[in-house]
Amino acid sequence: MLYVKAPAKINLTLDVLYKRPDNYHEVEMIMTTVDLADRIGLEVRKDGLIHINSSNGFIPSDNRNLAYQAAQLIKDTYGIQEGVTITIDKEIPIAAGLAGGSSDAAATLKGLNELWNLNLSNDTLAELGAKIGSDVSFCVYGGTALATGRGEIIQKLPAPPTCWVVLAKPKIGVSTAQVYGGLKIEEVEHPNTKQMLAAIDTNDYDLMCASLGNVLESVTFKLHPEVVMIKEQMKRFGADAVLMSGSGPTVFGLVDHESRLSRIYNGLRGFCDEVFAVRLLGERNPLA
Ligand SMILES: C[C@@](CO)(OP(=O)(O)O)[C@H](O)COP(=O)(O)OP(=O)(O)OC[C@H]1O[C@@H](n2ccc(N)nc2=O)[C@H](O)[C@@H]1O
Ligand SMILES: Nc1ncnc2c1ncn2[C@@H]1O[C@H](COP(=O)(O)OP(=O)(O)O)[C@@H](O)[C@H]1O
Repeated sequence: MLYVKAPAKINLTLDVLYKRPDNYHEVEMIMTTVDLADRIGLEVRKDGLIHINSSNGFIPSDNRNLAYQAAQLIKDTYGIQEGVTITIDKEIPIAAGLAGGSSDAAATLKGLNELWNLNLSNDTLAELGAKIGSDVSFCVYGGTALATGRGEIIQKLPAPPTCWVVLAKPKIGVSTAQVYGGLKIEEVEHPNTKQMLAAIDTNDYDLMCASLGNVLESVTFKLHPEVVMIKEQMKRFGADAVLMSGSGPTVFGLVDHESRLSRIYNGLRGFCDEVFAVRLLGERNPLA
């Protein structure tokens, strides 16, 4: 069995520029992976079938599963006769704005590339991934990146300033399509993407905190007012800056000192079942 780690992402910025004729939205977002991950196990099977194995009853086990779609795409594109059993140990909350399904798909692409000796580059895997979903390309590379287009055009960035991240997911799932559909672009306050790029470039934690922004908050806050409450609580418990990730409903808070982490973590546990204290992946100044 080959195991591949499938980490969650958060959006440090998420801007929508306009709605495209193909009904997707042209975005500009800065994403980074965090140390909260699903584990994907891959085992070749001779009968040619794709089989999903997961103890989590809330994800589909048929071709609606994004990891299934990734395996099918590799098989079809490269004429692979063998099948695969995909075991998904789910840690990332589902329909949370953390790209759990997309990351499972990306990990499946990377793992099958190895198992079937295809020698495909990350660029090729990312191109394949874009056929499955807009966030899959980013998940193939991981780390930190500026994503444009519908999210599939990836420019790698240096790691952001080192910090801790508290993730809190209220007990609701959010439909990404519904949130994009409810967006009124002319009414939103756009994040300052250039300023976030400068914060990352100069390793400026305070500037990073000041530059967080997500236009989709306006939509999800109206649909689910409890997300606003979680954001306020996180701030009150001592986070330096807070933002909703992706289409939500997960809210994340940043702190640069571990000493303040437990107060925020424990405080949030009173409001949400799913709370995590994690680090960014690929830090540039690893903490001792
Ligand atoms: C909002 C974001 C931010 O990172 O993440 P999540 O909240 O899902 O994690 C992404 O843009 C989500 O990407 P992903 O979840 O892969 O979306 P897709 O499967 O490609 O699309 C789902 C639906 O969202 C809408 N959509 C998605 C991407 C985009 N740029 N414009 C859109 O309008 C479309 O209605 C599409 O049918
Ligand atoms: N491997 C998977 N893990 C999680 N969800 C999946 C997976 N495959 C398909 N899905 C479906 O994708 C939808 C979005 O899930 P997810 O990727 O967790 O959230 P988000 O798009 O908000 O980051 C869910 O409704 C779920 O049914």
